[in-house]
Amino acid sequence: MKEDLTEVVARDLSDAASALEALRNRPEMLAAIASAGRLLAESMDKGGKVMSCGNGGSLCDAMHFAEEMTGRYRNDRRPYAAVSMGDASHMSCVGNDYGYEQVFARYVEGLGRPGDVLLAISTSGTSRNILLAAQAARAKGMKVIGLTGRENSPLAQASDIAIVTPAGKYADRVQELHIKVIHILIEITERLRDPQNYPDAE
Ligand SMILES: O=C(CO)[C@@H](O)[C@H](O)[C@H](O)[C@H](O)COP(=O)(O)O
Ligand SMILES: [Zn+2]
Repeated sequence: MKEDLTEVVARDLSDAASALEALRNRPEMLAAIASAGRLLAESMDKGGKVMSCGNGGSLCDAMHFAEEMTGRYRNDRRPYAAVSMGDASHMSCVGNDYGYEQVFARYVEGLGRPGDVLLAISTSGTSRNILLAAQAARAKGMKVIGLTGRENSPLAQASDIAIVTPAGKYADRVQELHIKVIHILIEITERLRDPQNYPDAE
């Protein structure tokens, strides 16, 4: 008997909706996301920048985040200072010569300045290159926003602000919540820095 694929689709959408609702019902996480957005806006107001990193799908999320900061999100506005650490030539040089663990830490050591922010994304919260980037950022006097799917993971513990989305069995569900969080972070940054784009706000 053939599987009803529309059932597969419906089940997955329901599961995703439940995960979003679970995040919505965690007041401490809503507060953490709001604080992280405020940190980003305040850093940029003072001339700081945000650097973002992740592996695999989370690197795509880190790039998505940075391009909507430098480029645009919903409406026209000035560009914001953001850079994702996904440059292939840097990754291949540092991966080859210093080891993959160092690819993001070395980027942070080269470009990070006190007052900048690192957005470190890891669904497991255990990827060594992300943890070393967080350490390098703190050593530079940067603040670390950790976006992960595991409470008490090494990344959550190494972050100034830990945003922990509900953990599903697989990384994909965590990543779906992460992209939601990323869009909210950008919206909060815009609301604080360019409120004219949000005429509905008080
Ligand atoms: O996108 C996915 C899974 O949805 C994968 O590419 C995933 O990002 C990779 O396995 C990563 O290496 C996982 O690393 P992390 O999120 O645990 O730090
Ligand atoms: Zn987007």
